[in-house]
Amino acid sequence: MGIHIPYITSKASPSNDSDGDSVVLSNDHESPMKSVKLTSETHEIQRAPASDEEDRIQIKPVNDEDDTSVMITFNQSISPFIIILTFVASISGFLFGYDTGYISSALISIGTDLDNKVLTYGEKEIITAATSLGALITSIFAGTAADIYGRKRCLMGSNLMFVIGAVVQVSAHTFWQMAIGRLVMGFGVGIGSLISPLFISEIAPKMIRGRLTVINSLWLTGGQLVAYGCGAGLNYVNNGWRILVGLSLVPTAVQFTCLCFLPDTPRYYVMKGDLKKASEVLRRSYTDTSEEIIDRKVEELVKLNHSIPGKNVPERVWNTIKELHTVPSNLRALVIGCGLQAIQQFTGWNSLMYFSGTIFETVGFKNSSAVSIIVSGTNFIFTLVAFFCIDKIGRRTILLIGLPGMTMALVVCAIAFHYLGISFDGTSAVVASGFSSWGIVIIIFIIVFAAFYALGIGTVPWQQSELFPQNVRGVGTSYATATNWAGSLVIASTFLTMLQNITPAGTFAFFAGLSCLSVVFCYFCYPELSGLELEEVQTILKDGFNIKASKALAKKRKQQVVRVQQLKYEPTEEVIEDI
Ligand SMILES: O[C@H]1[C@H](O)[C@@H](O)[C@H](O)[C@@H](O)[C@H]1O
Repeated sequence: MGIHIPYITSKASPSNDSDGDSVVLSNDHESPMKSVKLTSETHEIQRAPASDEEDRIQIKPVNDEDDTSVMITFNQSISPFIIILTFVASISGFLFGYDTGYISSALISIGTDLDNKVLTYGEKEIITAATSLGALITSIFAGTAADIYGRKRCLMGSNLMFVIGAVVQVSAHTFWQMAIGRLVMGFGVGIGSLISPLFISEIAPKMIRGRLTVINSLWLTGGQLVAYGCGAGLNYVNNGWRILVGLSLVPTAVQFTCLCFLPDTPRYYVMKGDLKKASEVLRRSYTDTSEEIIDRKVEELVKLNHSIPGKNVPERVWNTIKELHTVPSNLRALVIGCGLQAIQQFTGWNSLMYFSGTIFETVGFKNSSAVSIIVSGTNFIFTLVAFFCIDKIGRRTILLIGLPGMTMALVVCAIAFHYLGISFDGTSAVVASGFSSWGIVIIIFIIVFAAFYALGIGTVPWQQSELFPQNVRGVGTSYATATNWAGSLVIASTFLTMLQNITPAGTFAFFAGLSCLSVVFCYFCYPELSGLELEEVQTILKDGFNIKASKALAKKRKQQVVRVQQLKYEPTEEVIEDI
C-alpha cells in the first residue's frame, strides 16, 4: 500500500481557552516536518505557539463539517468522477451563457420575421428581459426546491424548461410568442445558474472548490462566446436566428442524458436519509480514501443535517429564512453575496452582452458581430485568468484590481461617446460624426472593460456558496442569485431607454459612478476568503467584516497548504505509523 496521509483535521490544537472550543492559529516559523505531528487519536496539526500577537487569530468552529471535508480533501488528487460531475453540472453554465448570449445577434437577424415588422427598442428590451425575468422567478425558489427534490432533479427540470422555451421560440412568428419562449427558457436559466455552482461546491474537494466553481463561469462565458460565434455565422442565413435558438437543444440533451446516469450530491442523500447512497458517491469521489473516513464523513453530514431546524418542510424553510436574517454572520454573508451580485449587474456588463451588436452598429461598425466576438472572447479569456488567480492571488485582490480598472474604462467610454454625438429615432441610432476614431476608442475600452470585469466581479460573486453555512446555504444563495437576475432584468429592460433618454455618454458615466462606489463597498466589506475553511468564513463574519483578520488568516492557510503538500511527499515516521 502506498504511503499517504489519510486525513488531517484543520483544527489547530486548542490553546488555553476556557471553553475548549476556540482555537488559536498562529504562524509557525519552524520547518513543517518539525511542526506537524500526527497521532492516531487526535489527527490534529500541532502548531507552535504564536509568537507575534498581531498574527493571532481566534477561530471558533461553527460546525464539524469542515473538519471532515478537510480530512477528506487533504492529500487527495481530484478523481475522474469529480471531474465528470463538475463538467456535467457546468453544462448549465454553458446554457446560461449561450441562452443569454445569442439574443444579441438574434435581435439583429430577426429583421421583420416577427409580426412582419422591425422590432422597436421597447420590444427588443422585452424579448431580452423576458429571460432575466424567468430566471429571477425560478432562482427565488430553486434553493429550497434543491433541498426538497434534489440538485440533480432540479437540473433535469431546468433541461425541460430549456427544451420547451427553445421550441416555442423556434416556431415563433409573433413578438409575444417569442417573448414567452424566452421567459420559459429563463425559468431553466434561473434554476441552472443557482444549482450548478451549488452542486459543484458540494462535490468539490475543499482545496480546489474555488477553481472548480470557476469552471462553471468558464463554461458560462464560453457559452456566450459560442453564441456570438454562431450568431455571426448565421447572421446572413435566412431564419438563421431560429437555428441559433435550436442549437441550444444540443447541450440540454447532453446534460439530461448524462444526469440520468449520475448521482446527486452526498449531502442531498444525507438530507433524504439515504446514507448508503451518500457513502457510495463519496467512495467514487475519493478513491484514495479509506472506508473509515468515508463513514466519518457521512456521520458528519448527518450531524450537520440535524442542525437544520423544523419538523416539516415549510417550518424548516421559515426557520432557515429567520436564521438567515437574525444570525449576524449570516446577515453579513447576505450583504456580501447580494452586494456582489448587484454590483456585477449594475455596473453594466450585461448591457454590452445583450446589446453589443446594437451598440457597435451605432458607433458605425458594419461587422458588429465580429466585434462582439472579440468582447465575449475577452470575457472568456480573462475568466480563465481568474481561474488561475482566484485561489492564489485571492478573491478580494482580484476584485480590487478589476473594479477600478472597469471604472477607468467606463469613464473613457463615456467621454468618447460624448464626442461621437449620437441621436435616436425610436428604432435606430444616428451618429452625428459618422464613423470616427472615437468609435475605435469606444471599442478598445469596451474590451478593456470586459477584461477587468471578467477578472473580478464577473467571476467572484458565483463563489457565493462559501459565504453561507450549510443550514442556510440554499436560501442564502437563492437571495444572491435572485439579486443577480433582478439586476440583469433592470439593466436589460432599461438600457436602450437609458441610451435614448440620458445619452450613451450619460449611461456609461452612470455605470462608472456605480463602479466607483463598488470599489468602496468591496474595500470595506469583502474579506479575503481564499483558502479559508467554511467555518472560518463564519467566524470572520461573526462580529464585523474583519478584513484585516481575513487577510492574515488567508495567508496562513496558504502557508499551511504548502506545508501539508511537502508533508505529502516526505512523510515522517509518525505519519507512516499513523497508517
Ligand atoms: O458571471 C456571469 C458572466 O460574467 C456573464 O458574462 C454575464 O453575462 C453574467 O450576467 C454573469 O453572471
